[in-house]
Amino acid sequence: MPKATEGPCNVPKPGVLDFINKAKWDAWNALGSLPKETARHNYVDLVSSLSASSESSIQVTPAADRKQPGSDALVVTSQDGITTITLNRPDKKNALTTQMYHDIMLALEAASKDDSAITVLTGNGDYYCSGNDLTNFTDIPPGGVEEKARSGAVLLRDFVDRFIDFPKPLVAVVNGPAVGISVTILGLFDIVYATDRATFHTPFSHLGQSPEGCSSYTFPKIMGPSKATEMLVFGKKLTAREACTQGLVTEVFPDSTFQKEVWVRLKAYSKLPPNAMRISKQVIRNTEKEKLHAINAEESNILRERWLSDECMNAVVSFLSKKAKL
Ligand SMILES: CCCCCC/C=C/C(=O)SCCNC(=O)CCNC(=O)[C@H](O)C(C)(C)COP(=O)(O)OP(=O)(O)OC[C@H]1O[C@@H](n2cnc3c(N)ncnc32)[C@H](O)[C@@H]1OP(=O)(O)O
Repeated sequence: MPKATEGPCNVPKPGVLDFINKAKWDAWNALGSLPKETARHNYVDLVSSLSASSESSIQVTPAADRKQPGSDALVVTSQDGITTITLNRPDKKNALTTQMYHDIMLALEAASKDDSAITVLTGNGDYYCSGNDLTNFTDIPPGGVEEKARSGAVLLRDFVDRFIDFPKPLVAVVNGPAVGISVTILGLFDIVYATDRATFHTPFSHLGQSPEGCSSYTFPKIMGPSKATEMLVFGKKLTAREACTQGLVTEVFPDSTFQKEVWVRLKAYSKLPPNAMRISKQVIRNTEKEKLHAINAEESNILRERWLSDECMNAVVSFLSKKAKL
C-alpha cells in the first residue's frame, strides 16, 4: 500500500494490462496529497472492495491453480468411431482458458492417431463457446505485457496449426452461440452443424483486435469479401440460418431435435471406410495447407501487436470490470 507508507504518488504508471498494479497506481494517484493516515484508510477500503469483487472481475489466477490436463474443463470421449472433444465450462459459456488451448491441442494430437474415423468439437451447456477467456490477459509473466503478447501469439499460432493439419474429417457440432476464435476456426472444419439457437459473432474491432484462425482468408473465400467484412470488421452477428446461407454452416437443425439428428447422421458417416475419408479430406485440403500456415503466422503476429494497443487493453479492462459485454 504505497500511499499509506510513502506519501504522494511518485512512480511511473504501470501498463494498462498490469491490472492489479494499475488499479493500485490509479488509487494511489487519485489520492493526490492526502495525509498518510487518510490515505492508509482509503487504500485499505479500496483493496477490500477489490478483494470482495475480485472473484468475478480482476483476480489474477496463478498458473499453478489452473485446471490441469484431464480436468473437467475439456471432456474427450471415443465411441462408435467418433472422438468427441467437449468444451465443459458451461458457467463461463465455455470460454477458452490458456490450459484449454493446450488440452485441445493434445486432444487433437491423440484423435489424429486413434481408431476413430471422425472427430467432433462441441460445447456443454447453452453456449458452444464464448471465445478466448478474457481473464487470460490478467496472467502477466515476469517479462511483462510484451512477453505475454509474444507467448500468446505463439500459442495461437500452434493452436490454429493443429486445425490446419488435422488429417481426419473434423466436425463442429455448434450447440449454441459461438464467439471469437470458436467462430473463426470453423473455416478449417470439414462440416459445421448448428442448432437454430446458435449465433456467430466475431467482434474483433469492438475488442481492439483483429481476425485469427485463418479467417482473414477462409471467410472471404467462403462468403465473399463483403460479407466477411461485415463479420470480421464490423462485428455483425449472424444467425445460424444466415451463417448457413453464407456457407459457414453446413446445415441448421431445430434445437429440439438437434442432438438426436446430428448424432444419428454422424454415426452413419463414421461407418464409412476411414482411410478413404482421410485421403479424400487430404485431397480437398492439402493444396491450401502451406498458404494457411503462412496466413496463420501473419495473423498471429498482427494480433501480438494488437494485444499491446490501447484499444485492446481498454476493451479487456472494460469487460473485466463488468462495464462491457458484447
Ligand atoms: C492463445 C490466445 C488466443 C487468443 C485468440 C484471440 C481470440 C479472440 C476471441 O475469441 S475474441 C472473443 C472474446 N470473447 C468475448 O469478448 C466474450 C465476452 N463475453 C460476453 O460478452 C458475455 O459473457 C456473453 C455475451 C458471451 C454472454 O453473456 P451472458 O449470457 O449475459 O452471460 P454472462 O456474461 O453472465 O457470462 C457468464 C459468466 O461467464 C463469463 N464469461 C463469458 N464469456 C467469457 C469470456 N470470453 N472470457 C471470460 N469470462 C467470460 C462471464 O464473465 C460470466 O462470469 P461470472 O459468472 O460473472 O463470473
